[in-house]
Amino acid sequence: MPKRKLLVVEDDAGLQKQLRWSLDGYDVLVAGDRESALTLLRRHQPGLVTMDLGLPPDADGASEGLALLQQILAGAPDTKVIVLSGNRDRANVLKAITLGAYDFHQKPLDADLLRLVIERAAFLQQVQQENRRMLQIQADSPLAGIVSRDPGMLKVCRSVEKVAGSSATVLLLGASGCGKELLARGLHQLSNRHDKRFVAINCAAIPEHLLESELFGHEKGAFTGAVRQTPGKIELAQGGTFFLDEIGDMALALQAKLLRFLQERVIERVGGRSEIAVDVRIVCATHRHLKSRVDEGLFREDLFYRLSEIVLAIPPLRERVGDSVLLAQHFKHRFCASEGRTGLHFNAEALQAIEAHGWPGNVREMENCIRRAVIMCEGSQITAADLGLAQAVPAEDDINLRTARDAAEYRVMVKALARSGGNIARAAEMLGVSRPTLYDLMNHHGIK
Ligand SMILES: Nc1ncnc2c1ncn2[C@@H]1O[C@H](COP(=O)(O)OP(=O)(O)OP(=O)(O)O)[C@@H](O)[C@H]1O
Repeated sequence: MPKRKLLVVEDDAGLQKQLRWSLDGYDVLVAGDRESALTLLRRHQPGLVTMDLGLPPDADGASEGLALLQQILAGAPDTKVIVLSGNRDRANVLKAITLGAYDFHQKPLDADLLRLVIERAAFLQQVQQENRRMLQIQADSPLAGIVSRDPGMLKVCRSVEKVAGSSATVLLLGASGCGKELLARGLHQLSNRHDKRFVAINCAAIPEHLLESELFGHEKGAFTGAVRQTPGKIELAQGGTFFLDEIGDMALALQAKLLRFLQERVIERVGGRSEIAVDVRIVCATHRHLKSRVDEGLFREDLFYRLSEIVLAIPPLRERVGDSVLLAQHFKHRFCASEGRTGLHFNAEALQAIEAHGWPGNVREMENCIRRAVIMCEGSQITAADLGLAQAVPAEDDINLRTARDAAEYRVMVKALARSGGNIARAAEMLGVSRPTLYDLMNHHGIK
């Protein structure tokens, strides 16, 4: 293993020799003044420095040493600087420590003690460097935007990393707002198609009669209003990734056409006669239980198997251990920055409420809830009331959390539906969930 580099900044030739000799376990570089020290630092980037504060031209003062210390730490904040001081230097040593020096050692040198101090510093520097490297790798990863420490969710991320390089069709299963599109985008970024387009379409958001031409495009005059030839979304994703969200909601007739595309990899625009070859990676998602849709005759079995080459099930937020508070803090930082608010934090009861809440609208509900609270809250504390969440402690007679959550969920849903006059879209918006989620919740609670 190569020796670790250590820079000795010392103008006394005798001490230079002594330090070289006692620190022979290190690759020692020696500088006699600030300029030559900076040159060696730039060239060798040593993680460890021992330094005399009295350097020429101010050998009797500390101005050169302190200035060098600041320059070292500004360029490489993890560098561990150990100040070698005389016993009259106390004030300057304190100043150096305040400026960020790691430690000090009093002359005359005690070689064993100094080696011990340097060893400790070397260990700390190595750990810090390793952490920084890990964070950098994480920040550079296309999945960096996914905040989670839940083992189930992390497993899904690892699977995305594994399958990204293949051309297999991927089906993402998970409730509304749990991050399906975010993962699909991450998968695209990790694939070798990342320099081509990622095109997404939500099958539930587009009326059935328009979806076909959205997907496959149309020729001029194909139907009333088709005034010009328009390529479809699949074609626009040529070479890239095509993300079909809420595939479970696609009508049967269109499912047949999609299956044909998956088998033959050619499309025909509506009203067109020629076949166009398209090379895209397909990623699909749904919040529905697709197998039950197959059993009910609402989803083609052959398409189901075709899409299920790789299936990744994303856990809902309520099942992710520790993630709700982690995400809440993440969104608070983000929205504080974008809204120009500083010093805002959750109080204890808000954090308890965040943990206890069921988050039926998953991460999207959380994101909306925190944005609202950051904008609306007065003072420096975000309370449970700012979040619009009930206090976490359930009543004595209602100690079961699931029952309490169900009851709270039912109450706010009824309230939102009442306030919106039965308008589902408005009620869903108030609740911070998508329409399909609200429909699912209404079914769950038997609300018609
Ligand atoms: N783990 C996460 N970390 C950070 N942000 C997240 C995470 N999961 C989701 N988000 C954010 O939450 C919002 C909803 O995520 P996304 O649109 O990917 O969910 P979805 O499952 O595709 O929803 P839907 O089924 O309703 O389309 C997005 O703004 C996304 O960036």
